[in-house]
Amino acid sequence: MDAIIEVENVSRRFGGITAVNDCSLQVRRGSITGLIGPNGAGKTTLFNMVAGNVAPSSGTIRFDGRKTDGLKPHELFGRGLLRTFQIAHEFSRLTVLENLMMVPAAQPGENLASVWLQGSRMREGERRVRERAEEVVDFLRLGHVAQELAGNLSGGQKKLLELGRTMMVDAKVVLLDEIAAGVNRTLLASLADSIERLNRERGYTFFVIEHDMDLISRLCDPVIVMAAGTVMREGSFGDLRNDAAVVEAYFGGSPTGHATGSVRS
Ligand SMILES: Nc1ncnc2c1ncn2[C@@H]1O[C@H](COP(=O)(O)OP(=O)(O)OP(=O)(O)O)[C@@H](O)[C@H]1O
Repeated sequence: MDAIIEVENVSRRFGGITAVNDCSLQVRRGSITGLIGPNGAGKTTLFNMVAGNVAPSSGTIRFDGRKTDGLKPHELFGRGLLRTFQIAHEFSRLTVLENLMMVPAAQPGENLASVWLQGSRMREGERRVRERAEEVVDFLRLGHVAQELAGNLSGGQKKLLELGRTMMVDAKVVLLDEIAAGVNRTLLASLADSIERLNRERGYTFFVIEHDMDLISRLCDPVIVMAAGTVMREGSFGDLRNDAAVVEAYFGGSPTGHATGSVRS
C-alpha cells in the first residue's frame, strides 16, 4: 500500500514500563485512520514518537518515505506532519483570525517574519496570510466568530480553530488526539464534516486517537486497535465492533476499570 506513515518494530520504554512494545503499523496516504484501545495501551506514546516529541527506544518510523530519526517536531511540521494543540493561554486574547495569522510566522522555515521586515513586501506578505486565514475561516464556517477572541469560543469552536491552524500551512498528515472530548454534538458534527472535507477536497491524511466511537465509526477506515503497547487488530469499524477479543480488550482490559467509549450494536 502507499503508506505515508510507517512504524516498524517500534518500542518505547520509560524506566521499567514498556509503553509501546515492538509495534508495527502503517497509515495509508489519503486515509482517515483511527487508533483506539484501552487507557494505557500506548496510543499517546505512539503519537508522540510519530510527531517527534518522544524518541523511540528502538525501531524505525518513516514519514513520506523518509526516516524521522532525530527530527524535531518543528522539522516534521515543516515537512507537512502536523498535530493539533490546545490554543495556548496567551493566544486566547487574540481573535480567531489573528490566531490563524500567527501560524506561519511562528514556524521556522516558512519565515514570513522576514517578509514582514522587508519594506515594500511587508504588506504583500500580510495580505497573503490574511487571505489564507479568511479562506480557512470560511472553510470551517467560523465566519461569524472571526473577530471573536479565541478565549471566548466554545470547546467545539476551539477545536475547529485548532484544526484551522493546520490549514495555514500545507499539511500532508494531521494527527488528532481526542478531539471529541468536551465538544457538544452539534459542533462535533461540524468538526467531523470539516475533517471529511479536508480529506476529500484537500487530500489530507488523518491519524486519529479517539475514544468517541460515534466519531470513529463515522470517519475512520481502517481502525487500528492497540492493546498492551502493540497492535492487536486492524479492520473496518464494523468488523471490529463484532470482534469479541477487541470488545474484551477495550472494555474489559482497561487498567482504570472504565470504558470511555461505547460500542453500539
Ligand atoms: N513519560 C512517561 N513516563 C513514564 N511512563 C509513561 C510515560 N508516558 C506514558 N507512560 C506509561 O506508558 C503506558 C502507555 O501510556 P499512553 O499514555 O501512551 O497510553 P494511551 O493508550 O494513550 O492511554 P489513554 O487512552 O489513557 O490516553 C502507561 O502505562 C503510561 O503510564
